[in-house]
Amino acid sequence: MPPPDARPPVRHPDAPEPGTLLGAHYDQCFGCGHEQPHGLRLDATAGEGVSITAEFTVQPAHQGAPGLAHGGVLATALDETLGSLCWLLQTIAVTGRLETDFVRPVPVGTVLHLSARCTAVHGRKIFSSAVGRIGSPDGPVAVRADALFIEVPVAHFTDNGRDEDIKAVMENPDRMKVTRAFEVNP
Ligand SMILES: CCCCCCCCCC(=O)SCCNC(=O)CCNC(=O)[C@H](O)C(C)(C)COP(=O)(O)OP(=O)(O)OC[C@H]1O[C@@H](n2cnc3c(N)ncnc32)[C@H](O)[C@@H]1OP(=O)(O)O
Repeated sequence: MPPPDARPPVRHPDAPEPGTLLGAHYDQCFGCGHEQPHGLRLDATAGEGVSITAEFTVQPAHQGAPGLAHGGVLATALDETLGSLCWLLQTIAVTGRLETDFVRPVPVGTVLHLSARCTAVHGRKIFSSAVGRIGSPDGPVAVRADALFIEVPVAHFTDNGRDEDIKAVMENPDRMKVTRAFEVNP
């Protein structure tokens, strides 16, 4: 829960307009990357205020039980949608805590409609919530999450990421869209 002196989130003046399809923040991302063959290829769209909507279709590669999505994959979808709020805050942050409720089983072939909103900011801490619905934006709730993201410097990635992947992005910054969008030098 945000502390009492947390402030409401503020949409950054340079945030993408509501309705903008955000695209992958990194082409190898398991959540959104289009070069990641078994990933979720989640498509997120900027909403009003500090909110996001997103969709992904559960593929056979995402199964846990026969014909049903793996819970970790669903948590990834929530994590990725919540992380996409960074586009609207124009902040680089990572997931510190992700609390997930699995409400309904999600069959393979389902289009999961996700929505996320930032609820509060306190220093480096970003509080947010998300929900995933089956079949349509008004469909039955399948998953919910509350999250705490922590703002980090670019060094979080350059100091900790595997060298060959960091090098590949430095050689071609277009592989990582946020390096252009936020004008940071990887
Ligand atoms: C536009 C871009 C789109 C991006 C989409 C990406 C979606 C996917 C996002 C991810 O999955 S990111 C990958 C998964 N996450 C990680 O790998 C993070 C691993 N953890 C860390 O690197 C560090 O633990 C972390 C950076 C989160 C925090 O370490 P720090 O040393 O920077 O901070 P510190 O430990 O001093 O904590 C700062 C504050 O946050 C609080 N905090 C940190 N982790 C917490 C936690 N887990 N639960 C509750 N509070 C936490 C901590 O108590 C403290 O509160 P106070 O300021 O009030 O003292």
